[in-house]
Amino acid sequence: ASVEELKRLIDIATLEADAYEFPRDSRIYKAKDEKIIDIGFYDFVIVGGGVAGSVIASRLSEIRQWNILVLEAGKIENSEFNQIMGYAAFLSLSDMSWGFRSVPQTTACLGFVNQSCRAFRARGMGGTSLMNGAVYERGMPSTFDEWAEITNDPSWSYENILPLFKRSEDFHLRNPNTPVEWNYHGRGGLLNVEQKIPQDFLASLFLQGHSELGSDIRDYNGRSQLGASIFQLYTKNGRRQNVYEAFLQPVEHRRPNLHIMTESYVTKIDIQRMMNEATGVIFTRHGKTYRVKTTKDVILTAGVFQTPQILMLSGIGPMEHLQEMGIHVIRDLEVGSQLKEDPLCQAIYVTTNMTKPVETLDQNLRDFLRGEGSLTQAYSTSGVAFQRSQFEEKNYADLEFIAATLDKSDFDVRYAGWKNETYQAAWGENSNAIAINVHNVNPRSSGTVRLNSADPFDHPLIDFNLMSDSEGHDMAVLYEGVRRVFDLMQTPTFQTLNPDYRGNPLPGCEQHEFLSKEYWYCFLRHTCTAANHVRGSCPMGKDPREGAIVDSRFRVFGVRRLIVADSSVMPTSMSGHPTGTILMIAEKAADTIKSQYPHSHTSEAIRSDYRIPSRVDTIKSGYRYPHHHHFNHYHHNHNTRTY
Ligand SMILES: Cc1cc2nc3c(=O)[nH]c(=O)nc-3n(C[C@H](O)[C@H](O)[C@H](O)COP(=O)(O)OP(=O)(O)OC[C@H]3O[C@@H](n4cnc5c(N)ncnc54)[C@H](O)[C@@H]3O)c2cc1C
Repeated sequence: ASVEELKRLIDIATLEADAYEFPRDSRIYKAKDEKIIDIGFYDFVIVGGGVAGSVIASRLSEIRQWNILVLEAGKIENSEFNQIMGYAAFLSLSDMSWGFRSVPQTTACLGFVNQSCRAFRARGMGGTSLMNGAVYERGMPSTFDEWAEITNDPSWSYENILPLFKRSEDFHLRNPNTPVEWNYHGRGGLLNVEQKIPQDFLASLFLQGHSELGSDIRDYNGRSQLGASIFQLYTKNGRRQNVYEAFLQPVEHRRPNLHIMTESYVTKIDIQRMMNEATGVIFTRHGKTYRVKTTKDVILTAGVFQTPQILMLSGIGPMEHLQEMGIHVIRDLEVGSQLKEDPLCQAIYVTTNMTKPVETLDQNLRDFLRGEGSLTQAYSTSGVAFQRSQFEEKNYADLEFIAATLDKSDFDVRYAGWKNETYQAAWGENSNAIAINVHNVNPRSSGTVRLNSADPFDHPLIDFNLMSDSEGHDMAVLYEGVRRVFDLMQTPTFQTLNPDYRGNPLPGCEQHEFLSKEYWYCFLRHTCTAANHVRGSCPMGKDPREGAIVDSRFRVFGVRRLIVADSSVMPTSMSGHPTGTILMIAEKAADTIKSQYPHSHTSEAIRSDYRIPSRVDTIKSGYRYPHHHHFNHYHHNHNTRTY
């Protein structure tokens, strides 16, 4: 596109974001007709075409004998606007966004409207990679050795999963000033990983300041995460590359065994009670209700909130809660009981004498078209540092710091859901400011996902319960993080900027001496919100009596032919941004499934029972399955038999 065309797209998206109203439920998917239409069998049905769902669909459909159906509630999104990382935040306030918010909180998000934290998730093929920050990070290697212990399955050790990380990756060193540990990176994988160029001024300062504090400058995806770095991003030539584009789009037209059905909302898993076996799913699409059956597995990849929601709607969840909702209990499992999220404080602004380069939108867009510049990274972020607080007993990072150049903006207030008075006070008299975000990436607190009712079109109830652990550990870590921001400001490098904190006392914290420890504790409870790194709602483990929902091979305890393989299964934090790890989880799930079913196996049931779920006129003789279609591309076509 031209600069002018991009400017037009930006105008439209800005207007849309301004007018965005958070949906209260998912009733847009409710069917007028509840009579169930059977559409026959697939080998595998994948529920949710997000990050994990796209990878699993890509890998399983490599086996031509298997036919795969992906049911995705959203659409195929292909606006060029979505590729401009600098506008990522606007996508959270668009039709692509599920619009979830937490229930009112008592320990965090106090400075946000209704004391509610945003719980952004995207719908559409590619899932939340359609709108996220595209930071590529894998976490601390020792995390995965711990996962091997938790699951009693050595195949999860770092040594064993490193090849899976590498398999997905096509790493390109764009910024030669940054260290790379090549042994840890993959080349030729489906996902492009790169760095923003050119390195901006703040990132250089940030790295310099951290090295003055004794930090290593390193490749955080190498042998250790601890140290300062610049972000690795899964963009391609500076543009967003969502996981559907990376993993499925290049292959789908060659795979008649793969069907992607968009605008399809799964409401329930069919479970055969005598056998305790998942046999298919129920979904709605364009006002009608359908059933599809599986000859092998139902694979849930509907994300950290909706995977547990679907399980609970199907009778798999905490018994008391399901009974309260009037749902027949099939398996009493602690689904949704260990929701993990990282608290993130973005409100520490520091005034500097830094001369920010004068940038015009036209110039930025011309740079973007060349694959460079400030619009190629989300949220105006620069450097990143992972550190270990004094409270971290193992060798994990529990603090992440991110530098950002920010201006005060009405959009930020709407995006994050700030109470205006909190936002104004946090900015105070700061000007020409930078922000150093403090992020606790290994918190002890956990929250819950529960049903609001037995109605599948209600939003789930999300309670992050951030910074609520009884020992006050998470608060202590965050407070140490605040102190370290001020230590960074004391380094010779940052002193050249003449940094000065000019925030005003926050409403609700005036009773504490300004900038005392008690004040900062209050400040953190008001300004920390959810980092969008949610995980662990259906954790993997050895024993369901200890809260595990799936075993190390992704199978739900006590229900046959049912798999969960997305961010929900992460049993602990991996210290940071989760997508890299979710891609690995999905690669491992596909490998595990492939090892469980002989590849040459074809089910007779498919041949006899399989009904054509698409346009009849596209079937040519000799095709066992209809040619691949995106169902949303042709549902307007009336003279053919569609459903
Ligand atoms: C604003 C934001 C910024 C982020 N930035 C980063 C970052 O920079 N780096 C990083 O690593 N992570 C980031 N994340 C987190 C990351 O995007 C998610 O952790 C990741 O996408 C989760 O993958 P998933 O496969 O579990 O779920 P998703 O990618 O969310 O996919 C779930 C899919 O299931 C579909 N679905 C849900 N319910 C149903 C249903 N009932 N029927 C049919 N389909 C359904 C959804 O529409 C969606 O497409 C960010 C998240 C947000 C919100």
